[in-house]
Amino acid sequence: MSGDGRITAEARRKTVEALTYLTGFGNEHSSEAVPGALPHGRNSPQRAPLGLYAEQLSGTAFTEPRAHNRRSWLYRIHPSAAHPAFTRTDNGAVRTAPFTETVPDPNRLRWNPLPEPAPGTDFLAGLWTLGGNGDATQRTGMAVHLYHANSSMERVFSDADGELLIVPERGALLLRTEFGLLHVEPGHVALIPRGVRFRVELLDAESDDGPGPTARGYVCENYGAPFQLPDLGPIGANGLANARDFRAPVAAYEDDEDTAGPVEVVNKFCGNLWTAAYDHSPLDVVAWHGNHVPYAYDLRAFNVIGTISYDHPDPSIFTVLTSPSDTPGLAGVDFVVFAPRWLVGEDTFRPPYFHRNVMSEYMGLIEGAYDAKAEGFVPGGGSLHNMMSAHGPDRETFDRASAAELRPQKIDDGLAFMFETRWPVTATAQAAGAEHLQHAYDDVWQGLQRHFEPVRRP
Ligand SMILES: O=C(O)Cc1cc(O)ccc1O
Ligand SMILES: [Fe+2]
Repeated sequence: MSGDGRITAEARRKTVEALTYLTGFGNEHSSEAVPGALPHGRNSPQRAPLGLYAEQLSGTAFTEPRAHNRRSWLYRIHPSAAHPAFTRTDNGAVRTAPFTETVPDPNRLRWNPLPEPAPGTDFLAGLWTLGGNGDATQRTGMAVHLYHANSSMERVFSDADGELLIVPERGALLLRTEFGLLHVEPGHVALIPRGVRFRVELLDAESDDGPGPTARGYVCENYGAPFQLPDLGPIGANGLANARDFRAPVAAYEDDEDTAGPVEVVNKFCGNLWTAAYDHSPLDVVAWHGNHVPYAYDLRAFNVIGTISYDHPDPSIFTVLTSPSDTPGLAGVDFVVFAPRWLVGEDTFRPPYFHRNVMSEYMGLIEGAYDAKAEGFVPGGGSLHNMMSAHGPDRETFDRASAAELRPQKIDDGLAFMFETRWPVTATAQAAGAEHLQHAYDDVWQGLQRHFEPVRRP
């Protein structure tokens, strides 16, 4: 901490080095930053230990089936209820479903990365909505956002509209949440559950002398059922994202003396940002237990399964997390990763096939290149292939892969991902009109030669 109460870059790095985690997915975790802070045997003793306030945070309805039920009990210095009124504040570049600024577009769309943010842009100010579907007030659908930031948040944010899956592409982040701290870097993802307060601090992008390089990434805001691990079916008891590789924070709290002056708390509620000045930090949870918790996952831990005989499997085999909808097998949104893997398929066109899909696909690139696109799909950029829009390998990829000698081949030069959703994604006006929208994307499929010969040559 520096003299004015600001956290120094050095202090932040030391904090990260000392971090420990709980492991597992969907566990009934428990953690206390001060011994004895967690009550035993009950959630609401007449007086909670150490003079703390007990509070339940429900991420699912009280009555949802046990397998889906998400809630946590928090033991905090000040009750969350003790706050002044929220007032509306500028939504910045954040938009929320229903998305009605443009008409849904059947065209294939692709964007370059966001331009550089203005100095002093924190994660929230740099959150820029590309589009989405559903209706946040109905708790259905999802939004695709990008972020770019060159300044750590001093304010605290929470999203009542959905959970936030943060996918860093540039710059490591320290997420200070009500449940404790998570460190993520490009190649990791972090999930902040609905309603959980947090602050995003930048690790690489900041020195004590001022702002440094930009931190960037993608965010899937999921208005629907919380992400869960997909069922494995015939794959068996192990594989894809293994539960033990997920990290949850241990309890860590900010006490009154850690905060100099009022703390701005911004709440996203039914599409608008609301702000209030608290006289204490809402990150004041000394102990907690439950399963509605933030978590992080290193995508490189993903156990990639694919063919060892022939044909290109559907990318559902790469699902990390899925948010089920009311119809079994039909996800509100799937989070899918294209992680390093071997390709060995015999007599097989190995890159992604040409296809039209009832699902809508937003793809982003964390690093390197993607095996369906030779050019133009770049880290920090993204593509949108809406319901039934025809897409697949670009011309160069098609020509190369059709002629390639089919030796075992390791794909390890990139990390791409997909938010795949059952509803079409409608772009925001800012995304449809963005300078960084590529105008000649269709051309990547131009020049695919006719090879048809109705009469087979002898
Ligand atoms: O369009 C894409 O690149 C994503 C994708 C990848 C794949 O391997 C098969 C189908 C698919 O939609
Ligand atoms: Fe696709």
